[in-house]
Amino acid sequence: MCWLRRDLRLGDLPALGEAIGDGNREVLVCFVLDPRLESSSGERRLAFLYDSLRELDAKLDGKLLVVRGRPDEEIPRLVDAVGAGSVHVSEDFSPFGRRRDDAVVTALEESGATWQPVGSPYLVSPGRVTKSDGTPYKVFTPFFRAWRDHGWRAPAKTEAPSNILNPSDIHPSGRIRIPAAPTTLDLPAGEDAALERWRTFVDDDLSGYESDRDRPDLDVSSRMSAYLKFGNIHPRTMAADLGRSQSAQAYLRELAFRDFYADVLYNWPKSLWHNWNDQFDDIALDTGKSAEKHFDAWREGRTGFPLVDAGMRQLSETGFMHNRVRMIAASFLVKDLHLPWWWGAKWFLDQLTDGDMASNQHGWQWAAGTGTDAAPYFRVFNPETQAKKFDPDGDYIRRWIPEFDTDDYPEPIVDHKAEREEALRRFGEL
Ligand SMILES: Cc1cc2nc3c(=O)[nH]c(=O)nc-3n(C[C@H](O)[C@H](O)[C@H](O)COP(=O)(O)OP(=O)(O)OC[C@H]3O[C@@H](n4cnc5c(N)ncnc54)[C@H](O)[C@@H]3O)c2cc1C
Repeated sequence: MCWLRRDLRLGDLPALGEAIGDGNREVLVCFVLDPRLESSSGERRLAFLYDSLRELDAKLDGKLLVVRGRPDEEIPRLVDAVGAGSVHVSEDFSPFGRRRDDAVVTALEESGATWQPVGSPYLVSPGRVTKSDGTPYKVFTPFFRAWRDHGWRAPAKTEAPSNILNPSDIHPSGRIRIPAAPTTLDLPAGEDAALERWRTFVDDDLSGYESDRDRPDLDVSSRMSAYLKFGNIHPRTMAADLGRSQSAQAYLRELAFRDFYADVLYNWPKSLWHNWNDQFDDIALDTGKSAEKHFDAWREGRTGFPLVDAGMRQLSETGFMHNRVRMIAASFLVKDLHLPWWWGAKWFLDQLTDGDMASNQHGWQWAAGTGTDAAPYFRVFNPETQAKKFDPDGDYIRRWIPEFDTDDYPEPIVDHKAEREEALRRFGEL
């Protein structure tokens, strides 16, 4: 049996390759819709998931078995129903995934089926790269060097198996129809779309990536994040195309950030919703009615700080925000509005199609100054200077704020200079 989770593709999928083996046995390919994840994923992520499943089902000639329930009940039930000897999965290193899989392994004990995890959604699986004394890295740059030295395998050559078990032959399979997407997406989901997007990026924009990646007005970043999040493509497939150019290496460094944050979460699972650096636990934060008013203005893109507002509107209209703008919008929430970073992180997770616990929570902790290797607390982004530098002609701002040059655009809700001083004062109190 091959149980798909964050690996919704057929190519470069070692778990599928091992399930097929020498091709002499039938394979059940299945996905379990877990109500716990359905209720905590934003609409866009659900739409992306359902569309990815629909594409996979079509590629498997309608033989992808989708069931709904708790995996520790559904997987043993399916193992019994088909008499499976082994369950093949890509390993999940997230705190939720590890708890879920531990429960499945326990529930499988009586079935006689073996649990066969192989590979992960990362170039180098969390926990593999450590300092010489075996402890995890807390700083990105040395992690990056050790990560590159560790290396990774070439892409696995896998494709749709010819001997898939047909779910209609399984009684009772518990099969459900893949739900309709609850909303529309600004980019198509699925393995074919991921490969096409990747090829277009490599042909058109990779060479300028190093110089232009911080420019939200130019639209030149790869937009691979949601495909990576759902495993429509493995980063190994991407790394194999990169080559040695400066821009290619700059891109690889970003993929390393993704692995770094997964590694941090693996080693410090509490950092999901708590300050990684607990020295910040006592910093004074605003709460109450006026804090909530500020939070609403931030969410709705009405702060009067154009680059922040443009980013927040891009997010709510499309489910995406450029990386540089994510950093500025996050910094503004924490350092200009003095709000808890987890308020912002939760809103991002609700809206983002690429919303990912490791990258999002640690991206937020970086901006808040509370994470590993974080921006020092006293370094406060100035949204106006940032706009001049990274959106020099104001094209990005005008794209998302049509009323920018009119009286309808709000005045700044705070005085940046004064709030910067206030942030430093609170920091000094620690
Ligand atoms: C506050 C904040 C929240 C974030 N939340 C998420 C999130 O929920 N999901 C997510 O995938 N990324 C998140 N990021 C990282 C980054 O903003 C996005 O990965 C990037 O904007 C996606 O666009 P892209 O694919 O065009 O990026 P590209 O610039 O083309 O980068 C290529 C790939 O590298 C990875 N990557 C790039 N930058 C980072 C980074 N800083 N951290 C981790 N991985 C990175 C992504 O997988 C990305 O697809 C967040 C960053 C910040 C500052």
